[in-house]
Amino acid sequence: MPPYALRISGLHKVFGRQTAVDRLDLEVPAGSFFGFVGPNGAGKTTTLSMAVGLLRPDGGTATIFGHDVWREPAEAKRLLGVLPDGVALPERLTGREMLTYLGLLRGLDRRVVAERADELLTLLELDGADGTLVADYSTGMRKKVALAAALLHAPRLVVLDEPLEAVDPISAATVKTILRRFVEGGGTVVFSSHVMAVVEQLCDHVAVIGSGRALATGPVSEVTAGISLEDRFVSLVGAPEAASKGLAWLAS
Ligand SMILES: Nc1ncnc2c1ncn2[C@@H]1O[C@H](COP(=O)(O)OP(=O)(O)OP(=O)(O)O)[C@@H](O)[C@H]1O
Repeated sequence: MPPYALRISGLHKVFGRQTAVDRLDLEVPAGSFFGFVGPNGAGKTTTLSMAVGLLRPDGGTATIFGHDVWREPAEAKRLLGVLPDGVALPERLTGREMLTYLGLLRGLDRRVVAERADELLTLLELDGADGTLVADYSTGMRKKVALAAALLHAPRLVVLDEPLEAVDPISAATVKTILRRFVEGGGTVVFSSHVMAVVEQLCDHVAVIGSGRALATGPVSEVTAGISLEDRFVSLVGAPEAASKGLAWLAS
């Protein structure tokens, strides 16, 4: 196995006049729990979308366990599970039908798909919504069923864009346990989050990005260097002073 689950090299994306990702280099060690953080608009979703083969970069490469995601998509995607941002799902299927469909599409045996779908739906407390179409799921339920779809084929790397957003605390605890067990079993997790406490709690590695560039990356203890991740984040990104001024009308 190569030492890196994901290797991003010179990844670049421009939208009109906006450079979303600026020749970004990043290495995610195999077996790591890797947090990807940055302010709104920093380029996290754009980076992750390019890294997993959902958005074509203007330049640079992304390799998954040594397989170029654009040149060897079949090999790379066999090892990869993705929870994308925005989550376009097959709306007219129930959660179970969706997992069955995606599992069979992945080439899994029907019996294996049924067993795994059952286990995931129960763990994520979606089994009670068996007759409900995905179109009628809540935001949190959509996140959970999309996470189940990302894990179904037992990938070696999962890339999750804000997996805990809108997920209730009980389900969030379950998701964290599932992901921890996945990493203990040799899997690699990359996930983006705005919640620094969650990243500090779960991750052993972190990358802080701003304006499409890596501001700091490495083991969490090295990046934080004795202060909280939140304080390090603010010192790297720079908190705007404007919030403490103005808005006098709000205090009236
Ligand atoms: N399809 C698009 N067309 C034009 N601009 C885009 C597009 N997607 C992203 N951008 C721009 O690229 C920049 C990076 O956006 P991106 O969504 O990657 O940031 P992010 O770090 O995921 O933000 P957030 O934390 O708010 O989700 C932003 O300035 C955004 O406006």
